[in-house]
Amino acid sequence: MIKVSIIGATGYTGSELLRYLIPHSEVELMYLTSRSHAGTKADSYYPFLKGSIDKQFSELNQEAVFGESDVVFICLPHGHSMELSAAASEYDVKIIDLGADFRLKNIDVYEQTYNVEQAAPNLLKDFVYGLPEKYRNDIKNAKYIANPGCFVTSALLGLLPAVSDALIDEQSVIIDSKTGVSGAGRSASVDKLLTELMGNFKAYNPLAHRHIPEIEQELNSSSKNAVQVQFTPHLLPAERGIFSTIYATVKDDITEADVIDSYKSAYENEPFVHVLESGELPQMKHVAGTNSCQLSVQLDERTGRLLVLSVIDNLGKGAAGQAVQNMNIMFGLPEKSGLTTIAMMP
Ligand SMILES: NC(=O)C1=CN([C@@H]2O[C@H](COP(=O)(O)OP(=O)(O)OC[C@H]3O[C@@H](n4cnc5c(N)ncnc54)[C@H](OP(=O)(O)O)[C@@H]3O)[C@@H](O)[C@H]2O)C=CC1
Ligand SMILES: CC(=O)N[C@@H](CCC(=O)OP(=O)(O)O)C(=O)O
Repeated sequence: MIKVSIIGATGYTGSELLRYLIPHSEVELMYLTSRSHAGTKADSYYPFLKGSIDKQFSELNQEAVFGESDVVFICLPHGHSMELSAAASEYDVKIIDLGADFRLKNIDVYEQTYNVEQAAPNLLKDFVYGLPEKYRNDIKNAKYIANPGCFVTSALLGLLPAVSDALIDEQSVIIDSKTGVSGAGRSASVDKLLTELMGNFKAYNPLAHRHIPEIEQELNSSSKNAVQVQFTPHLLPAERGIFSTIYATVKDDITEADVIDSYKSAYENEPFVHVLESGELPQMKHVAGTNSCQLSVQLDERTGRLLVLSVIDNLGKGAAGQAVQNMNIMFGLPEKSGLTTIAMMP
C-alpha cells in the first residue's frame, strides 16, 4: 500500500483528492492536515464523506507527515510549497504540489507572475511538470511533481498536437476559457457569492492572467517557432468545469484530415483524453467529477482557422484527478487506478 498524506486537506482540491483516494485500492491515508480544523473528524467537516472515512484532520507535523508517508499532496495557496518542499527534501518522500510554485522554470518569470521570491530554486530541476500526455516518462522516475494549472491543462491538451506537428501559425492562438467558481478555492470573496454569480457571466484578468506564462512555457518547449497566446478567462455560474474555446490559423496546405490525424494519433493511447467524432460536441457535465478531457477538433475551411473545444473538470483533470494520475505513474500502478468514476447524467 502507498502511504499518502494531504497538506491542506480542507480545501476544494484536498476534498476532491479524498473522493479519488478513499476508494483507491492501493492507498492508505496517513495524515490530513489543516490549520483551522485540526482535531475535527473529516466526515464532520465534509458530511459527503460519511461512511467513507474514519480519520480526523491534524496540525502539520513535518516529521510525521514527511517521515511516515510515501507521497504527500500539497494543496495550499501559491507561495507555501517552496519552504515545505525544502523541508521534505530531507526525507525519502515524494511530493505532488497542486500549486504553482514549481511550474515555471524561469525564476524571473515566476517571481514577476506570482509576486513572491522563488525560495527553493535548487529544487526546481527536480520538479517534473505533471502533464502525463507530455512528460509520462519523466513522471515515472520523478520524486517531485508540479501539477499543472487548471486552465493550462485544458489549453495544452487542446493545442499540443497542433503545435508539435507545426499545423498552425504559432502567433495566432486565441484561448477563450470559462470556469466554474470552485477554481478560486473555498475561501469566499464577495465576487464569488451566489448573488453575484447567478444570471451573470464575466471576464477577469484579460491580458494578464497568471496562467499565460505557464501555457506559453509548455507550448514553446514543444514548438520549433515561438508561440504566443491570447488568453481570456471568464467566470461561469457553475460549481466546476472548464470549457476552453481555442482558435488558431492553420498553415498553408493543412487540411482537416491532417488536423484530425494529428489529434487522433497524439491521444489514441491516452486513457483520459477523448477526441470526439465529427458532429459530437463536448459539454462540461460530461466530464464533471472525472479525470477526463474531451476535445472537439475542427478546421473551418471558410476562415482557415482550427477550432478546438476542450473540456475538463478543473478539480479533476485540472487538479486532483491529474495529481492521482501522476501518483499512479510514479508508483508503477495502472494509470486508471482510483480514477474510473463516470460523470453523472443528467
Ligand atoms: N480549485 C481548483 O480548481 C484548482 C486549484 N489549484 C491549486 O491548488 C491549491 C489548492 O487550491 P484549493 O484547494 O482550491 O484552495 P482552497 O482555498 O479551497 O484550500 C486551500 C487550503 O489551504 C489551507 N490554507 C489556506 N491558506 C493557508 C495559509 N496561508 N497557510 C497554510 N494553509 C493555508 C486551508 O486549510 P486550513 O485553513 O484548514 O489549513 C485551505 O483549506 C492552490 O495552489 C490552487 O491554486 C490548482 C488547480 C485547480
Ligand atoms: C475561478 C478562478 O479564480 N480560477 C483560478 C484558476 C484556478 C487556480 O487555482 O489556479 P491554478 O490552477 O494555477 O492553481 C484563477 O483564475 O486564478
